Amino acid sequence: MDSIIEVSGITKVYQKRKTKEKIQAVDNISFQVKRGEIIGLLGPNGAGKTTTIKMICGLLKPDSGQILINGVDNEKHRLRALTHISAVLEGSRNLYWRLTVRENLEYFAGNRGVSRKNVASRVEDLLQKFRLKDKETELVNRLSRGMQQKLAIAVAMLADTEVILLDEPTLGLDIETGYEVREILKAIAKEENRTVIISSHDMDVIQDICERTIIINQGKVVTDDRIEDLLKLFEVRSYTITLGEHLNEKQEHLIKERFLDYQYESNRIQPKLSVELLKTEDIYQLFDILKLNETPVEAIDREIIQFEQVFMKIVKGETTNGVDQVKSQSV
Ligand SMILES: Nc1ncnc2c1ncn2[C@@H]1O[C@H](COP(=O)(O)OP(=O)(O)OP(=O)(O)O)[C@@H](O)[C@H]1O
Repeated sequence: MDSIIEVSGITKVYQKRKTKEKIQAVDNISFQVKRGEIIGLLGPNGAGKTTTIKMICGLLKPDSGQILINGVDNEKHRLRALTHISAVLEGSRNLYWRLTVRENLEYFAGNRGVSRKNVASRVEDLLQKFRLKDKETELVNRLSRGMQQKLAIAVAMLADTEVILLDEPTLGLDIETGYEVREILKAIAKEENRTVIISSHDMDVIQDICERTIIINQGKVVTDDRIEDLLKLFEVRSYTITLGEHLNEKQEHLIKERFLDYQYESNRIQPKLSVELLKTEDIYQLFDILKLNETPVEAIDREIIQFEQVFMKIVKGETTNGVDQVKSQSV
């Protein structure tokens, strides 16, 4: 079987206790995840990422729809389906706060079916890998949030489950620990046969680690694509051109008419012109307009679209079709 996770039409509505107001957290979401894939579940605050993760790992029941883990329905055959999954949810809830780092790893190793003869080597291996060796006798409630998060991920790695779900793994971590966790996640992602689903609103984490991203907004999947394909799809090249002289009115009018996001800073000795192009070749149209008045070009700077901008465009509902095409008429 190709897909290890098949999510079909799941929905979830919450009802606020006091006001009875209904909130559609997840609205008919479907996607599939292949074995060994590293998926990023991306979306703004309140998009429905955590609710989706909780439904996959059986902590919440969908109101409708179905989730198959390795072909097994996670509602009808919960335990059998969930043997394939480890999850780290927000707030390091999978740890015992009054046990030490080592005791947690040893306890959960037994609990997750690591054979007695393998426990010591597995625990030692994870202490090294997660750089927790010098903290092994420390109680969990004395650890920093970053250390707790590393331990929570280490615990999730104990059993060789095929799927690891990580909900906001770098949220609230300082820059250094966030970087370290990201490096650990990259290493996990490279391990063969692990399927990893990471939910985050940190674009760098998703771009750095994941091959494919599912973008959720207001409970719906708005994009499900490879990150490099998304970047290509939204490739709009931004150019800033420093001019030796000011544009005349006709030139300004033509540029405004033909280019996306035109900006002209004329209140400087060397005026700056910024335009967005869909195709590199479109720059020649601009040169033609500059030639109309022999306007000298002093410098050209190019900025390639970042994943963060792609995300913002998708969440705002822009598609490549929605972006006005540069008009092809010649000057
Ligand atoms: N237990 C709950 N009761 C009522 N509403 C809830 C509950 N849990 C989540 N919600 C609401 O459901 C929506 C989706 O929440 P969810 O936590 O799944 O989003 P998220 O994408 O994980 O957001 P964030 O990035 O902020 O964690 C939000 O509007 C949230 O306020």
